[in-house]
Amino acid sequence: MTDGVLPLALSQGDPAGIGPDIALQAWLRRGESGLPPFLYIGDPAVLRVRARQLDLDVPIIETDAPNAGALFGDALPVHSIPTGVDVLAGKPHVSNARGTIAAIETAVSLCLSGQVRAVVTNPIAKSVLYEAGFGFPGHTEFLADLATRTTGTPCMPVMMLVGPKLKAVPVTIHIPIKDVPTALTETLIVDTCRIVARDLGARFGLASPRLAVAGLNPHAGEGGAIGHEDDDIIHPAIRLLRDEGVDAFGPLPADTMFHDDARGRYDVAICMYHDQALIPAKALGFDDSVNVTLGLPFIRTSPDHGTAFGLAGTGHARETSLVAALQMADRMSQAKGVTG
Ligand SMILES: NC(=O)C1=CN([C@@H]2O[C@H](COP(=O)(O)OP(=O)(O)OC[C@H]3O[C@@H](n4cnc5c(N)ncnc54)[C@H](O)[C@@H]3O)[C@@H](O)[C@H]2O)C=CC1
Ligand SMILES: NCC(=O)COP(=O)(O)O
Repeated sequence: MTDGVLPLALSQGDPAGIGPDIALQAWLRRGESGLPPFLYIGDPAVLRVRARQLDLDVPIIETDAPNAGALFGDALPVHSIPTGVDVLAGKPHVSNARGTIAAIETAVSLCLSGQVRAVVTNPIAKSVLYEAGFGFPGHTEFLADLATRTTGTPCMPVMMLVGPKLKAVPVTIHIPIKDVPTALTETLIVDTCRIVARDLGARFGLASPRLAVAGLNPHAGEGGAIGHEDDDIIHPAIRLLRDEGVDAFGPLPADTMFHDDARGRYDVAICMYHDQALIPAKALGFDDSVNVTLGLPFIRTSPDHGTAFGLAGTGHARETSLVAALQMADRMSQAKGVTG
């Protein structure tokens, strides 16, 4: 029975990518996956064309958030945002950017006004949006800006990849590797870890999460011989966090903190840059890991993968990570928070 249940919002992502494919496939698996109702925010015409292309029998119904739950069992409910251009599967184009951005904005607005429980985002192609003048590195930063502008309260977004084998947080996110040492400050590490510790309690039921903090340099600097940031920035941040009662430890050499035994000693790996976190996360669970944004005044999850343009419209895109993202948003929105 889904009538009366607030749906999740699923933004279409780049309509030329695999977002429409995996949304259709996820809806078809709604029963076996125990999926809560979700409202697709995007272009229904693109969905219909993609369903035909993939030979999927998915009734699509244009509706709004209050009616989505009741309709979900029989059709994929869509809050219509027409793209206004011909979208070709696998052929990214700058003219798709407007619809991609509008879908994210609408999903956030529905969530902040209490009409949906959480925002789940399908992948965007960052370079396509940049070409259209989009001023944010990715969803993570854009969502924080939308939340800040809507609520008037500044927020700091924190990216966390969550899979069955690993939770990993990159402290710096979408910046060039050459800029990482400058961007990495004691304050940034402390603020990130505080948000992680708080939200793992509030959203994941982990009262006193163990935060394993990675070093930046090989061997965590080898006592200062291979770089100074580990001793000068990361270590003081950990000391401050521990004084506050956060169970953070390190800095650990990053190359030896992701094997099976090591992962058993912590709940979340705090990493210093994007690939330090996302390489182990995707290597250990590409098909079922979820990208979660902490620190926002609403719940946001996403599949861990990108637009995979080469797979759009082929039937070879797996919907597993999107299904995991929908299930996680559902669980997070029902979580009973705990504090350490
Ligand atoms: N949350 C988001 O919006 C994300 C967006 N991106 C964007 O996606 C675009 C493409 O990035 P790539 O580095 O090529 O990563 P990608 O994740 O799109 O593809 C990497 C590889 O994995 C395969 N793959 C991806 N998703 C799959 C699925 N569901 N089933 C089966 N195979 C799958 C692809 O075919 C490709 O071989 C970029 O513009 C990037 O900015 C990347 C990651 C996350
Ligand atoms: N590599 C992860 C990624 O690019 C996702 O970023 P976002 O769009 O969720 O900010």
